[in-house]
Amino acid sequence: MTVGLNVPRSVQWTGQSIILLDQTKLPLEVYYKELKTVTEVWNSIVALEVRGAPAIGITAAFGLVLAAQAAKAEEIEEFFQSFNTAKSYLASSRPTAVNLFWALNRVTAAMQGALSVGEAIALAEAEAIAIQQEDEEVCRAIGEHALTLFNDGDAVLTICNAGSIATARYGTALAPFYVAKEKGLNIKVYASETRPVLQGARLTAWELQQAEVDVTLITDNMAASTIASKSITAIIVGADRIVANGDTANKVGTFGLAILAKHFEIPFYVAAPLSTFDVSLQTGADIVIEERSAEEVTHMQGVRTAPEGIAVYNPAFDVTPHHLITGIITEKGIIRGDFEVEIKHLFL
Ligand SMILES: CSC[C@H]1O[C@H](OP(=O)(O)O)[C@H](O)[C@@H]1O
Repeated sequence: MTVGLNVPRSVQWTGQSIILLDQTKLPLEVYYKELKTVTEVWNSIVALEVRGAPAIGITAAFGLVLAAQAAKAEEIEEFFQSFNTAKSYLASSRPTAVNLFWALNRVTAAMQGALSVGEAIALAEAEAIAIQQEDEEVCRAIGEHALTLFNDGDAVLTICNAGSIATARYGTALAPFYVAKEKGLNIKVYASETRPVLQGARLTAWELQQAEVDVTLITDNMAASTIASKSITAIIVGADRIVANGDTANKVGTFGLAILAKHFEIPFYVAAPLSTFDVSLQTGADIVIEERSAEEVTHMQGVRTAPEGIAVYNPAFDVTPHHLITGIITEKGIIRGDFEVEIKHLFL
């Protein structure tokens, strides 16, 4: 049985709309909403109704198809003017996950050379569908490669949600746990709750529980004592953007876990598809880190937990320097050592 498949897809294309699993409602409600316009797609990405680098890219790709279908232009030039406006709008939703831009550019590239509006729309839709289908295969491959790093009975710590609902299926950091379950192996997962949006508590805990994977929830400040007291053997995380030297942007809190891994002398792995690499940037200092609203920090489920008017710093991501990363697991295998050389070879 392919474990994890009982976890619902977060994004489904109907041919004229997107059926989205609204991740802000989880774990209390499995609620789907239908997106029919580019504006609705933009709002869902910004509001984290869909989140997770690959899932954002897939959703944005179908958002472009909605834009193409709505363009209603007779002339191809007028069509692409309208289309490119929609592409720029979708690109403005969130700045850090490179998958968003990779998917928008890939759909656009697929349409080049279209001789009619109808042909352009068909090419856009075919490419968006291909992106989603490929991502599922890619994540499965990441899971297979990642599983070679773990043994039955290991205890592994992760942060945020780099799971099935953050991708087309399986996830990246969580993929090895699904594959392990399929193979009858039991890896004990410790999921860090991941303040302030609680992707770990709300999404990873829920996802792995649905798949009957052994998962224990901890708060973020328990990481160090959990590694020490629960004999954590490794840490595995997802990524939003990996640059040419291997520096990696991921959910805020990841950098701290990498430092803990160094202290405890346990491996720290990043799991990500090639679509999460951005070799146009040389180091992590070049990555734009999204800063989100103060309310995400000062409120919990709408209830204020901090004083009115308090200053808030709310970066959604941080950057882990490559020297703290043991290996990067992609669909092509595991890269280690001189990441700059290894990454260059990945994109030759
Ligand atoms: C495979 S998901 C990758 C990545 O995206 C998440 O961020 P967000 O929940 O803000 O979209 C998190 O950093 C995951 O590790």
